[in-house]
Amino acid sequence: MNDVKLALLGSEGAGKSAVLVRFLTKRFIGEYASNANSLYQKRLSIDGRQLNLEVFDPCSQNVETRCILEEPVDWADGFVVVYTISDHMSFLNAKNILQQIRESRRETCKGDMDVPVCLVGNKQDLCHSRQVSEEEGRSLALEYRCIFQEVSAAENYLDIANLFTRLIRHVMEHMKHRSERRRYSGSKSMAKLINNMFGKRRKSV
Ligand SMILES: Nc1nc2c(ncn2[C@@H]2O[C@H](COP(=O)(O)OP(=O)(O)OP(=O)(O)O)[C@@H](O)[C@H]2O)c(=O)[nH]1
Repeated sequence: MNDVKLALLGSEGAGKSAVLVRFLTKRFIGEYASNANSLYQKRLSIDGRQLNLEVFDPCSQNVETRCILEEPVDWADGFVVVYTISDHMSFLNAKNILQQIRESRRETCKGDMDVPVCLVGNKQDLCHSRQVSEEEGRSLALEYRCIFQEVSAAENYLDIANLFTRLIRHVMEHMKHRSERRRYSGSKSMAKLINNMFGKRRKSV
Protein backbone atom coordinates (compact mmCIF):
# COMPACT_ATOMS: atom_id res chain seq x y z
CA MET A 1 0.00 0.00 0.00
CA ASN A 2 1.29 3.46 -0.90
CA ASP A 3 1.81 6.16 1.70
CA VAL A 4 1.12 9.64 0.39
CA LYS A 5 2.06 12.61 2.53
CA LEU A 6 0.74 16.08 1.80
CA ALA A 7 1.29 19.38 3.60
CA LEU A 8 -1.14 22.30 3.61
CA LEU A 9 0.40 25.73 3.54
CA GLY A 10 -0.95 29.26 3.28
CA SER A 11 -1.76 32.41 5.18
CA GLU A 12 -3.62 32.43 8.44
CA GLY A 13 -7.34 32.20 7.80
CA ALA A 14 -7.01 31.28 4.11
CA GLY A 15 -9.22 28.27 4.75
CA LYS A 16 -6.63 25.48 4.83
CA SER A 17 -8.46 23.44 7.47
CA ALA A 18 -11.82 24.11 5.83
CA VAL A 19 -10.56 22.85 2.46
CA LEU A 20 -9.02 19.75 4.00
CA VAL A 21 -11.98 18.89 6.22
CA ARG A 22 -14.29 19.35 3.24
CA PHE A 23 -12.21 16.82 1.30
CA LEU A 24 -11.98 14.32 4.14
CA THR A 25 -15.53 14.52 5.48
CA LYS A 26 -17.50 16.22 2.67
CA ARG A 27 -18.65 18.73 5.28
CA PHE A 28 -17.96 22.40 5.90
CA ILE A 29 -17.25 23.26 9.49
CA GLY A 30 -17.16 26.98 10.16
CA GLU A 31 -14.44 27.26 12.80
CA TYR A 32 -11.36 25.20 13.61
CA ALA A 33 -8.82 25.36 16.41
CA SER A 34 -5.76 26.90 14.84
CA ASN A 35 -3.29 26.83 17.69
CA ALA A 36 -1.87 23.37 17.09
CA ASN A 37 -0.37 21.36 14.27
CA SER A 38 -2.69 18.60 13.06
CA LEU A 39 -1.97 15.41 11.21
CA TYR A 40 -4.97 13.87 9.44
CA GLN A 41 -4.96 10.30 8.16
CA LYS A 42 -7.31 8.56 5.78
CA ARG A 43 -7.33 5.40 3.70
CA LEU A 44 -8.32 6.02 0.11
CA SER A 45 -8.69 4.13 -3.10
CA ILE A 46 -7.66 5.95 -6.25
CA ASP A 47 -7.71 4.26 -9.66
CA GLY A 48 -8.15 0.95 -7.85
CA ARG A 49 -5.04 1.47 -5.73
CA GLN A 50 -5.26 1.57 -1.95
CA LEU A 51 -3.29 4.26 -0.19
CA ASN A 52 -2.71 5.78 3.19
CA LEU A 53 -3.09 9.52 2.99
CA GLU A 54 -1.49 11.71 5.65
CA VAL A 55 -2.02 15.45 5.60
CA PHE A 56 -0.10 17.85 7.76
CA ASP A 57 -2.04 21.02 8.62
CA PRO A 58 0.34 23.28 10.52
CA CYS A 59 -0.94 25.82 13.01
CA SER A 60 -1.22 29.46 11.95
CA GLN A 61 2.02 31.14 11.26
CA ASN A 62 3.11 34.42 9.91
CA VAL A 63 4.87 33.63 6.67
CA GLU A 64 6.21 37.15 6.41
CA THR A 65 8.30 36.86 9.53
CA ARG A 66 9.49 33.27 9.56
CA CYS A 67 10.31 30.43 7.28
CA ILE A 68 7.30 28.14 7.13
CA LEU A 69 8.89 25.26 5.40
CA GLU A 70 11.47 23.89 7.77
CA GLU A 71 9.72 20.60 8.54
CA PRO A 72 7.00 19.97 5.96
CA VAL A 73 9.23 20.49 2.97
CA ASP A 74 11.36 17.43 3.71
CA TRP A 75 8.50 15.33 4.97
CA ALA A 76 5.84 15.91 2.32
CA ASP A 77 5.50 14.23 -1.08
CA GLY A 78 3.26 17.06 -2.27
CA PHE A 79 1.85 20.41 -1.20
CA VAL A 80 -1.47 22.21 -1.18
CA VAL A 81 -0.92 25.98 -1.10
CA VAL A 82 -4.08 27.90 -0.22
CA TYR A 83 -4.90 31.59 -0.59
CA THR A 84 -8.15 33.54 -0.34
CA ILE A 85 -9.42 35.16 -3.54
CA SER A 86 -10.68 38.11 -1.48
CA ASP A 87 -7.30 38.77 0.16
CA HIS A 88 -4.47 39.93 -2.05
CA MET A 89 -1.94 39.59 0.76
CA SER A 90 -2.69 35.88 1.07
CA PHE A 91 -2.00 35.55 -2.66
CA LEU A 92 1.41 37.22 -2.24
CA ASN A 93 2.13 34.84 0.63
CA ALA A 94 1.17 31.89 -1.56
CA LYS A 95 3.67 33.09 -4.15
CA ASN A 96 6.34 33.37 -1.48
CA ILE A 97 5.57 29.82 -0.32
CA LEU A 98 5.78 28.43 -3.86
CA GLN A 99 9.17 30.07 -4.22
CA GLN A 100 10.34 28.62 -0.90
CA ILE A 101 9.18 25.13 -1.89
CA ARG A 102 11.07 25.41 -5.15
CA GLU A 103 14.26 26.62 -3.46
CA SER A 104 14.28 24.09 -0.63
CA ARG A 105 13.54 21.22 -2.98
CA ARG A 106 16.28 22.37 -5.33
CA GLU A 107 18.73 22.09 -2.44
CA THR A 108 17.57 18.68 -1.25
CA CYS A 109 16.75 16.91 -4.55
CA LYS A 110 19.32 18.12 -7.02
CA GLY A 111 18.17 17.63 -10.60
CA ASP A 112 14.95 15.99 -9.48
CA MET A 113 11.69 16.79 -11.26
CA ASP A 114 9.33 19.33 -9.71
CA VAL A 115 7.56 18.31 -6.53
CA PRO A 116 3.77 18.05 -7.01
CA VAL A 117 2.00 21.15 -5.78
CA CYS A 118 -1.50 22.48 -6.15
CA LEU A 119 -2.40 26.12 -5.76
CA VAL A 120 -5.90 26.69 -4.40
CA GLY A 121 -7.80 29.97 -4.57
CA ASN A 122 -10.34 29.47 -1.77
CA LYS A 123 -13.54 31.35 -0.82
CA GLN A 124 -14.80 31.59 -4.38
CA ASP A 125 -18.22 32.30 -2.88
CA LEU A 126 -16.83 35.71 -1.83
CA CYS A 127 -16.32 36.76 -5.45
CA HIS A 128 -18.20 40.04 -4.81
CA SER A 129 -15.13 41.12 -2.78
CA ARG A 130 -12.56 39.48 -5.02
CA GLN A 131 -9.03 40.94 -4.92
CA VAL A 132 -7.28 38.27 -6.97
CA SER A 133 -8.51 37.43 -10.44
CA GLU A 134 -8.73 33.83 -11.60
CA GLU A 135 -6.25 34.75 -14.33
CA GLU A 136 -3.65 35.87 -11.76
CA GLY A 137 -4.03 32.54 -9.97
CA ARG A 138 -3.73 30.60 -13.19
CA SER A 139 -0.62 32.41 -14.36
CA LEU A 140 1.08 32.00 -10.96
CA ALA A 141 0.35 28.28 -11.19
CA LEU A 142 1.78 28.21 -14.69
CA GLU A 143 4.92 29.96 -13.53
CA TYR A 144 5.46 27.37 -10.77
CA ARG A 145 4.12 24.46 -12.82
CA CYS A 146 1.42 23.48 -10.40
CA ILE A 147 -2.19 22.37 -10.55
CA PHE A 148 -4.61 25.26 -10.04
CA GLN A 149 -8.23 25.54 -9.02
CA GLU A 150 -10.49 28.11 -7.42
CA VAL A 151 -12.83 26.49 -4.87
CA SER A 152 -15.26 27.30 -2.12
CA ALA A 153 -14.84 25.07 0.91
CA ALA A 154 -18.06 26.60 2.18
CA GLU A 155 -20.18 25.67 -0.82
CA ASN A 156 -18.63 22.93 -2.89
CA TYR A 157 -17.25 19.47 -2.31
CA LEU A 158 -16.69 18.14 -5.83
CA ASP A 159 -14.12 20.71 -6.96
CA ILE A 160 -12.06 20.03 -3.85
CA ALA A 161 -12.33 16.26 -4.19
CA ASN A 162 -11.22 16.47 -7.84
CA LEU A 163 -8.33 18.70 -6.92
CA PHE A 164 -6.99 16.37 -4.21
CA THR A 165 -7.46 13.37 -6.49
CA ARG A 166 -5.44 15.05 -9.25
CA LEU A 167 -2.71 15.98 -6.80
CA ILE A 168 -2.53 12.48 -5.30
CA ARG A 169 -2.32 10.93 -8.80
CA HIS A 170 0.48 13.34 -9.60
CA VAL A 171 2.29 12.41 -6.36
CA MET A 172 2.01 8.69 -7.14
CA GLU A 173 3.40 9.23 -10.66
CA HIS A 174 6.19 11.32 -9.21
CA MET A 175 7.07 8.59 -6.70
CA LYS A 176 7.05 5.95 -9.41
CA HIS A 177 9.26 8.07 -11.62
CA ARG A 178 11.70 8.68 -8.77
CA SER A 179 11.96 5.02 -7.84
CA GLU A 180 12.47 4.04 -11.50
CA ARG A 181 15.22 6.65 -11.80
CA ARG A 182 16.85 5.36 -8.65
CA ARG A 183 16.63 1.77 -9.88
CA TYR A 184 17.98 2.78 -13.29
CA SER A 185 20.90 4.79 -11.90
CA GLY A 186 21.51 1.98 -9.38
CA SER A 187 21.65 -0.65 -12.11
CA LYS A 188 23.77 1.67 -14.27
CA SER A 189 26.34 2.06 -11.55
CA MET A 190 26.21 -1.67 -10.86
CA ALA A 191 26.81 -2.34 -14.58
CA LYS A 192 29.69 0.14 -14.50
CA LEU A 193 31.17 -1.61 -11.48
CA ILE A 194 30.88 -5.05 -13.10
CA ASN A 195 32.34 -3.67 -16.33
CA ASN A 196 35.24 -2.13 -14.50
CA MET A 197 36.00 -5.33 -12.63
CA PHE A 198 35.61 -7.83 -15.48
CA GLY A 199 36.73 -5.43 -18.19
CA LYS A 200 40.04 -4.95 -16.42
CA ARG A 201 40.40 -8.64 -15.70
CA ARG A 202 39.75 -9.51 -19.33
CA LYS A 203 42.43 -7.08 -20.41
CA SER A 204 45.00 -8.61 -18.12
CA VAL A 205 44.33 -12.19 -19.37
N1 LIG B 1 -16.98 32.38 2.96
C1 LIG B 1 -16.10 31.40 3.14
N2 LIG B 1 -15.47 31.28 4.33
C2 LIG B 1 -14.58 30.28 4.47
C3 LIG B 1 -14.30 29.36 3.43
N3 LIG B 1 -13.35 28.51 3.87
C4 LIG B 1 -13.07 28.86 5.14
N4 LIG B 1 -13.81 29.92 5.49
C5 LIG B 1 -13.78 30.63 6.79
O1 LIG B 1 -12.50 31.23 6.91
C6 LIG B 1 -12.07 31.18 8.27
C7 LIG B 1 -10.71 30.50 8.36
O2 LIG B 1 -10.84 29.16 7.98
P1 LIG B 1 -9.80 28.05 8.44
O3 LIG B 1 -10.10 26.81 7.70
O4 LIG B 1 -9.72 28.01 9.91
O5 LIG B 1 -8.47 28.72 7.85
P2 LIG B 1 -6.97 28.24 8.11
O6 LIG B 1 -6.21 28.65 6.92
O7 LIG B 1 -6.92 26.80 8.48
O8 LIG B 1 -6.63 29.16 9.33
P3 LIG B 1 -5.43 28.99 10.37
O9 LIG B 1 -5.47 27.58 10.89
O10 LIG B 1 -5.75 30.03 11.40
O11 LIG B 1 -4.20 29.30 9.61
C8 LIG B 1 -13.15 30.43 9.04
O12 LIG B 1 -13.99 31.39 9.64
C9 LIG B 1 -13.90 29.67 7.97
O13 LIG B 1 -15.26 29.47 8.29
C10 LIG B 1 -14.99 29.51 2.19
O14 LIG B 1 -14.82 28.79 1.22
N5 LIG B 1 -15.86 30.56 2.10
